[in-house]
Amino acid sequence: MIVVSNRVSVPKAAGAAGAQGGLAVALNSALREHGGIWFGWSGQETEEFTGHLDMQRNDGITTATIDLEPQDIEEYYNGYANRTLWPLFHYRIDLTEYDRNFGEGYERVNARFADSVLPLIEEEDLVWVHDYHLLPLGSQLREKGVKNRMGLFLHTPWPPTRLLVSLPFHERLVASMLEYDVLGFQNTEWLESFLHYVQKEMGLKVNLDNSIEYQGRRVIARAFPIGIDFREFTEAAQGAEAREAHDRLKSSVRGRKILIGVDRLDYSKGLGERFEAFGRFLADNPQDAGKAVLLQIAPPSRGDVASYQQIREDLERKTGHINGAHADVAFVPIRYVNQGYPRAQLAGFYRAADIGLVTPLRDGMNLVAKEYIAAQDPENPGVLILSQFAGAAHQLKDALQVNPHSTEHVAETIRKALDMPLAERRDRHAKLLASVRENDVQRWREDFVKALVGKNAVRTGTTEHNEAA
Ligand SMILES: O=P(O)(O)OC[C@H]1O[C@H](O[C@H]2O[C@H](CO)[C@@H](O)[C@H](O)[C@H]2O)[C@H](O)[C@@H](O)[C@@H]1O
Ligand SMILES: O=c1ccn([C@@H]2O[C@H](COP(=O)(O)OP(=O)(O)O)[C@@H](O)[C@H]2O)c(=O)[nH]1
Repeated sequence: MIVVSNRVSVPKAAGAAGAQGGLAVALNSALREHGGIWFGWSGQETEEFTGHLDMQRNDGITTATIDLEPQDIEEYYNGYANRTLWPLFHYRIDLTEYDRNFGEGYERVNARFADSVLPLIEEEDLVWVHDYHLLPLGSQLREKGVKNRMGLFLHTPWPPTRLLVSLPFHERLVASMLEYDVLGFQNTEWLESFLHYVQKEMGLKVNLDNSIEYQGRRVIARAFPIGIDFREFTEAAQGAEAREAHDRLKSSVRGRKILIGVDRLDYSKGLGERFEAFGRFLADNPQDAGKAVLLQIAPPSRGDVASYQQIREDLERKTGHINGAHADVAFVPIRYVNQGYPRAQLAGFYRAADIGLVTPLRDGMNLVAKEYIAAQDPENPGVLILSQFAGAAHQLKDALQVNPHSTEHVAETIRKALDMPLAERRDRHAKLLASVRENDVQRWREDFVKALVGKNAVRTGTTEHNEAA
């Protein structure tokens, strides 16, 4: 199998620094199980693009990476991927920038990816492409004569048609996606939006099994909800590193209740709204002032993009404001940490926390929600507060689901979670844990690969059944 994603996170480096971003985490474990080559950008720049492939083998995974020119990074990664598609796909047309150079850079880098990965593809190989950075890669490979089965999995939401049509050349972009054999989405909501677009804007026929008739071929479109590596994560959660992290956090709060958030510093994650809701909770519950701490871990992300610099400034201001209003000489209510942690340590922090606060405004899945559940002590579990707009909300129905835009609703739900009786916490957690365990990353990979090899053997009910469960 040839896996292609924008960035390749070489396992050793990722382990040391804490792989941030669910895609890297998921692909590391999927490749470790299935084998194959992971191709993409090294994350490094080069003065002039040479197409040189740096092949490495680490921790059972073979990676092949290329370096990109500064102009490529600016126009393709910072530009079209993260200033055009990312905000648009997260329903933020107010932040979406349309610039002809971005579009050209995006096409150019996709062509560079196609040229560079081409020699690695052998007959019978499956090609599995990931995410919004590489939507036209499949069609570029087809133009170069690649006949292999190729699939695309989109880790982000897919926007409603009414938003997507604001993108110049939207039809060309979607038509290029139809060169893949399989198109995977995180849930039925994004899948339905995609099918709506191809029917209404392109006049294509969609069959009862959701396959799309396109130029004499059938393109499979389906929901494949991504999961965590449950076994690996729960093992890490029981290890010494997790225990130390747990004890360190617990002893530092001196008996106070802990709320935890873990997110890349991204406007889609709803951090500002979350801080305001916690501030509202403190203001509405003066008897609890000084008794609850919000630990927000927020490693910086995409720092060259202005909207990400802006969110960082906003959060610093909000934290200062809320802490100024509710701190005393020996205590601050929000611990806002701009650094990443290895997942073994995160597991210990999650387990120490009474509440997992996962309140994105829009999120493809959100693996942190699943990790929080997996890390809990089943005898005395914490409570997950989950945004109804995270992809994970389609599966994690027993979380306390909230509208992250409503400060009052989130503040009241924090109160409810803190007051929840042990029996109800256990009951909700047991159901959530079953869903997280069953719908793990292995199942996601197996289901996608089965659809890709064309055996039509995706396990019965994978999506709707699990969403109902
Ligand atoms: O590579 P970066 O620009 O630093 O961004 C990190 C990743 O962010 C996004 O992750 C998404 O994938 C997760 C796993 O499927 C999903 O749970 C989450 O909701 C998504 O936001 C992005 O889509 C990836 O391409 C980036 O690698
Ligand atoms: O300090 C950190 C922060 C996050 N993560 C990991 O990054 C992933 C984030 O994935 P998610 O799907 O929640 O969001 P994304 O960042 O992909 O949008 C999760 O596996 C986290 O455990 C990490 O390893 N260290």
